[in-house]
Amino acid sequence: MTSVPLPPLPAALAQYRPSAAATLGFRTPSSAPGVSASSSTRARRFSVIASAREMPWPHVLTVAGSDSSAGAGIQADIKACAALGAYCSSAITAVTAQNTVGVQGIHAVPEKFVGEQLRSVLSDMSVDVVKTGMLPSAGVVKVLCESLRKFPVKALVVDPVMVSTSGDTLSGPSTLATYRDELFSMADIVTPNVKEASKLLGDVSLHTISDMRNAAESIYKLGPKYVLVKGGDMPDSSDAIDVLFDGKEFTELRGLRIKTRNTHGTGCTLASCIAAELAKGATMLHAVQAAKKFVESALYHSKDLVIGNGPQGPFDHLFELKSPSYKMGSLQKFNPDDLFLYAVTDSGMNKKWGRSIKDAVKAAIEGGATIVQLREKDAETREFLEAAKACVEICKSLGVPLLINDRVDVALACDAGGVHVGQSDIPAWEVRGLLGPGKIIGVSCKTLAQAEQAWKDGADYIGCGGVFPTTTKANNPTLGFEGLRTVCLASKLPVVAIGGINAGNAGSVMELGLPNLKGVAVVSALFDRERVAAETRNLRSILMKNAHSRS
Ligand SMILES: Cc1ncc(COP(=O)(O)OP(=O)(O)O)c(N)n1
Ligand SMILES: Cc1nc(C(=O)O)sc1CCOP(=O)(O)O
Ligand SMILES: [Mg+2]
Repeated sequence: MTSVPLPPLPAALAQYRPSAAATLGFRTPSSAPGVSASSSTRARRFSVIASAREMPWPHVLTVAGSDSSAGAGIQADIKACAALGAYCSSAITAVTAQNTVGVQGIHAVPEKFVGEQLRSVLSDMSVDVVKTGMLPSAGVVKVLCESLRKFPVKALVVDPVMVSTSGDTLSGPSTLATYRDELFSMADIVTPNVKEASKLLGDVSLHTISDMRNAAESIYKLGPKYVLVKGGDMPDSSDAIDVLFDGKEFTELRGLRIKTRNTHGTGCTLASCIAAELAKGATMLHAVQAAKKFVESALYHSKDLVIGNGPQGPFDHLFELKSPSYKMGSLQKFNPDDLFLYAVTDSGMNKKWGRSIKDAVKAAIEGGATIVQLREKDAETREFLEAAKACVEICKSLGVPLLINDRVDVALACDAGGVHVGQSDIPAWEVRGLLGPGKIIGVSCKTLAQAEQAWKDGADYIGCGGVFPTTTKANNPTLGFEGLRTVCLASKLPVVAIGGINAGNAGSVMELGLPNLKGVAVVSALFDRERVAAETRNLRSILMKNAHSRS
């Protein structure tokens, strides 16, 4: 592996990082398909086709109904895929007249013409994933199955839409039977909500997580590789728990239950996001997790929007276009590269050297810290909050995220960028519930199981240590390089190493070149020193010399 130091860019400059555009699936103008399609020369045409091959665009084909209110159906699918950087073509199975009150009419597209649309797209464009929504007749399901046999794709996502969220029936019993008999065995994932799961299984009643598990197992027997039973409609819980089953293991995925009337189209959107992530190359678990996060964030950002007079409104799939971070040029609330040089404060040390928390933070950022955590174990709450507010101002103006250690209340009160919690603090999923989807959450993890749980709980990164012995945190077990390696290899989240790291050993940590390891978090080597800015600068240059090329 080549050793190329890549200094992390401030968030505001992320728009200039070429990989950011690629991550988002955007094309540069010169490689966009059809840019020179009007050229009459064959050579020019070939160059266009060649460049399209070099830079494929993740492609989802949605086979679904049109929703005139544009909250669900193909309109939702196209918006969701676009938001996640995938191209979305469509084969329309029905045209519905609907609004925020309900469905007023359905006009099915002739089965033969659904087949024609499928042939047009599948014979020409390289489709990665097909996603299904409303399939209004058994005939349409059969046409789809035939098309997929003729034009195989990488994955099939089946959202078994049967009843609209307003309660209107969208496909009848004979369609259900064809789903079960023909389509499910071709599907990579089937995503029923509890009502649909119940219908698919002959109106069994589903009230508990254990019922959802049983339903997932029964639907799995009908042939799909994965089943996701969505628990959003289950009563009596502040969390929306979905159950994913792969034939062997059940994974419970917890999400926030956002209070809003704008939930029309959540099922279509979730399935489209799964399809988009699969088209981009994600594993199924990652795709489902990313899809849940997207829907949760979209609902959260749209909770107070008003469109229409009925009980159920649409939400904004393109909410990120409105966010301040987008306007600043970065679409991400959290850039894992920010973990490169993580400065963690300590009031005892700063007092010892006669400086305020605010001055310590300023100096660390001046020296090149890329993220800051206020870890003030002994501070009085009021004093801590005042200092935190001042640090938030400084960090916001300099484009560096500021996290608060342990104290969710302080983070909320000062509008910090996020919170870091450990295994004995408030669980990450509860922190997510309190902070909402837009904040950064870090979790300390020493084992594979803890790292897996942090990911399931919706954390953004993990802190792993102690890499070396430390006197800053009492009774902290030392994991060494092997412990760090084990966690990094298994982690689905970016990792920052912590514990006893200083200018003398930081290079050896970065040199390990471990997957997911994005940087080091340091307390005493920065703050138990006289010149914080100089120490930070020195550490940063050591890290940069030893950093492996990072993806
Ligand atoms: C980046 C980072 N990693 C780990 C920790 C430790 O958190 P925790 O285990 O909760 O211990 P305390 O810091 O609260 O003593 C951290 N703070 N930051
Ligand atoms: C706060 C903290 N957490 C650790 C963990 O292993 O999770 S080690 C640690 C203290 C790190 O301080 P220093 O850089 O001075 O060693
Ligand atoms: Mg803690």
